[in-house]
Order: sequence, then C-alpha cells, then structure tokens
Amino acid sequence: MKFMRFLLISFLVLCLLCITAILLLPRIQERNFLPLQSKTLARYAKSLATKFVQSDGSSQGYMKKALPSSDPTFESSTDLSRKWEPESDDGEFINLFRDATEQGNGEDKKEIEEEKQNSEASTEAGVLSYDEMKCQPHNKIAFLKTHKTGSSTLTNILNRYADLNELIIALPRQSLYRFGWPGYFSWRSVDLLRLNGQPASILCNHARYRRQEMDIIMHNDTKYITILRDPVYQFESTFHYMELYRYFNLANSLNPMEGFLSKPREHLLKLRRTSRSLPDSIHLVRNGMFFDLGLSPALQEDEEGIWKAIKRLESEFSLVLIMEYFDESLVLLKREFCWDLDDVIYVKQNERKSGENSFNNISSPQLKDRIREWNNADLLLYEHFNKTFWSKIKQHGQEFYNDLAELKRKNEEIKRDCVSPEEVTEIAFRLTGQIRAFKLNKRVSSFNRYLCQKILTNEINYINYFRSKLHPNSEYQNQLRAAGKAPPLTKSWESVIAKRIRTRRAQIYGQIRQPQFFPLRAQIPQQVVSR
Ligand SMILES: Nc1ncnc2c1ncn2[C@@H]1O[C@H](COP(=O)(O)OS(=O)(=O)O)[C@@H](OP(=O)(O)O)[C@H]1O
Repeated sequence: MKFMRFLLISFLVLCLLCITAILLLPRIQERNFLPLQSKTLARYAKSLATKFVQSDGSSQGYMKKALPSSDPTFESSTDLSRKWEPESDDGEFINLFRDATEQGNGEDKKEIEEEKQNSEASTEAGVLSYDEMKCQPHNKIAFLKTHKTGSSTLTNILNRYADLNELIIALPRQSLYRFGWPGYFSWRSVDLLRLNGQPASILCNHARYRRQEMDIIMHNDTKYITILRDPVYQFESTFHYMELYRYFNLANSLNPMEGFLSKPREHLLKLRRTSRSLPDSIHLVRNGMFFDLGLSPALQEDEEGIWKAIKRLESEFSLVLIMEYFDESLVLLKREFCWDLDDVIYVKQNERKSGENSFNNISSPQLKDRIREWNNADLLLYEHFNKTFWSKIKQHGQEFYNDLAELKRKNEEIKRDCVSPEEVTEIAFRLTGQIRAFKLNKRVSSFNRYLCQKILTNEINYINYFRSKLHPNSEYQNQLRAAGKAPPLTKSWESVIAKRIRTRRAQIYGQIRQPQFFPLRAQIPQQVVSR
C-alpha cells in the first residue's frame, strides 16, 4: 500500500515537472537565440512593429501590396520615420531625406536619448570608440564589384544598407543584372526610371570601372570601394566557377587548369580562330580583377602602364578591401565610414560546394607560380593594395581589434539564428556548378527574422526586390509620397537626368569626347593573346 502511494506521488511530481518544462521551453529557446542588443537591430525590430502602421491604424505592410508574393523579402518594411524635404547641396539635385534626428516624433527623440545614454555607458566601459560618437555615417558609396572575390557577400551588405536606410540605389536597366559588363560602365546601363531624377547613393552590382561615367549618376561626394583576392585563388575560382575549361575542350582533362596554363596563348588563339561567339566570362581569363577595374588588356604586359593604373586607382578609391581578411575589411569599412557594426554582419554568399573548391584544384606550388605569372597585373595590384590595407588598419589601434572580435561573435550568433541547419545547394546563376545556399531557419527568433531575411537575400533577388520597391509608380512609392516622405514624381525624369548628365559631363570631360559605349558582345581582345 505504501509502495503504491509512493508510486502515485512520484507520478504526480513527474507530471508537474513535464507541464512546467512544456510551459518554459519556448522561453528558454528564445533566450538561447540571444538577440543582438544594439542600436541598429533594436531599430530593425522596432521597425517591424511600427513602421508600416497606416493612417487608419492598421499595420498592413505597404511592401506586401507592392511586391510579388514570391519575393523572399516580402515581409520587409522600411523606415518611414524620415520626411522628404528638398535640399540643394548636390548641384541641381535634391536629397531625399532629412536627418531623422531633426524632426523625429516624440518616440524617436526618446529612442535617440536612450541610444545616447547607452553609448555613454558603453564608452565608459571602453566598448564604443571616440570616433563612433563623433562621426556621421557616410552613405554614398560606389562598390566596384570584382569577380570571385567575396563581392556578392559585400553587395548584400550594401543592398541591405540601402534598403534599411531608404537610400536610392542604381540598378542595371531593363531585366539585366550587370551594368553592361563586360563593356565599360556607362550611365546608359543604369535604370534611370527608378532613380526618379535623383543621383544614386549606392551602386554595387557588377560593372567595369569607368570613373567619369559613374560620377555622372552618383552623388558628388561618393566614395569608391572595391575588393581584391589573392590572384591564385581568384583565378582558380573564376576558371572553375565560370567553367572556362569548356571553351578550351579541357572538360575531360585530369587537371583542366594545368592544361590551360601549359600553353594559354595557344588555347586562346585557337578559340579565337574556331569560335564566332564567345561567353562574356572569357574576359576574366587573364587578370580578371584588373579587367573589372578598367585596365585595358593592351597594358597587361606593360609594367609601367600597370603601375600607373595602380597609382590612379589608389588616388580614386577610398578603400580597397582584401577577401582573405574579410572580417578585417568590414571592420575597416565600418570604422572609416562610421557605420554600425550591425550594418556589416553577414553570411557568406556564393561559396562553392565543398569538393569543388581551390584546395582540390590547385595541385602543386608550380601551378600556383604559373597562375601568378599569367595573372601578372593582378598580382601587382593585389600585393600593392594588401600593403596599403594593413597600413590603414595600423592607424586604427587596439579598438579595431575589439570591433573585430565583436563582429566575429555577432556573425556566429546571427548565423546560428538565421540559417537552417539543413544543407542546401543551388545551381550557380546561368551555369551548372553548385554553390552553397541557405534556407531561413524555421525557428528563427522573431527579433531577428526581418534582418535574417535580408541577410539571406541573394544579389539577383535583391535586384528584383528593388525593382518593385523603387518603381516610381509602385504603391509603395505612392504611399511614401502621400506621406511626404519621398520626392514628387519627376514629370520628365529624362530631362532631369539629361540636365545632370550635361552638367557633369562638362565638369568631368571638359573638351574630351564622350567615350563610345562598348559593345556587349564578347570578343577576345587581340591584346589578351599577344605576347
Ligand atoms: N566572407 C567571405 N570570406 C571568404 N570568402 C568568401 C566570403 N564570401 C564569399 N567568399 C568566396 O568568394 C567567392 C565568390 O565570390 P563572388 O561573390 O565575388 O562571386 S561572383 O563574382 O559574384 O560570382 C567564393 O569563392 P570560391 O568558393 O573559392 O569560389 C566564396 O566562397
């Protein structure tokens, strides 16, 4: 009898424990996905709840109406707390938004006050640096997106920054995803309709560098940035990802890259003789990064010309990042442009599936040397900017490394929360190779869900999303305008942009003739194969 009573009591205690566990589990899980306690993320989270509250008090997102339901960023919303007001600090052009701090509502002011207190408290604890409190974020950036250098990850960061800060972004025209590449950049390759007569604040899709043309559509005080990678690995990644070996009939070779590099000029000459139409990617077969940065293939063997080009780039670019030190690069960007650390958190994009990467394809030190020899201009370029990169970092002192550690921590956290543990691969855009893809974690915390969706949006989907968002007649833009938070519809955007182009051209070119638009059809330039 006593034993029976003991059993009954144990059973009841067990039931009680189970019920308590069931009730507490969701809270424990939520707490394990440590929300990133910072001003930017707090802003994102808040925006979810409040930004799209319409005048009738309902919280139906404008984006939901403006975007197709297949859009991965469907639930996103953007900051409506800023009002549009014309300014005249950019020639005849006007800035879209005034600083929220100047005219924020009571809620904003409270938030700003809280942020101020937080930064003061953190500074006392030595977390925030002096310059962070002083400087103004720089938000006019042209990113020259080089190939196979981690550039898609950086493009995601810039897309996100433009999106969340309501900046105007330059998009490739029509249904294209590059600015006329492999032709030189031209303002004609930009979707002018979606600029609605404004200069662009951000540009971050593939383009071939031509500064004067970029200046035509960008703000006057735009900063130019780019990223480089060790040419050995950049070449390997390009050669395999772009499947260049197929054009040299090396698909069945044991080591296609070795096959190509044993007699590269012969391979290219043969290709030129036998092929009438060539893929655009053939332009990346030698010194691909410098090709993106505008170097004429005629200069590939001319060391003096290469050095001149390097020096010119050094004077024109504010930052040259290095892929091998991706986190260091982002901390540098964050500090030089006065961004928040949360602006540069990321999940790696465009990574080839394991087994298809460099380490399997570069078989010997001799092969590495051959790649370096073939990509002579890229090697000089990379080595030069690797040096300037580290001398820039030196100027930042110990605080740089505090930021670096913090960024790494945040990245791990956000990856754990955003990315589903399920392994996903997808086919590379218009190619057959496989790359790692990511699925949104079904159990993502509600706090981070919005940011996670943005982080996992790839380049193509982001362009499509911006096409909907920035269309001047979209419901989203109409709503913004109705609320006085976007500039009026430009009656004739052609004439506005034409006026700007005339002014800028006159400033930039003076008497120099406007360069011809490079034809889109790929042709192997004679110089690529000449000795
Ligand atoms: N954060 C970070 N750190 C280090 N490496 C990174 C990072 N992000 C992308 N990657 C690697 O960059 C390669 C893809 O480059 P891109 O995005 O520029 O490719 S593309 O030109 O846009 O197709 C691709 O290299 P491979 O895997 O060798 O092909 C990616 O793995």
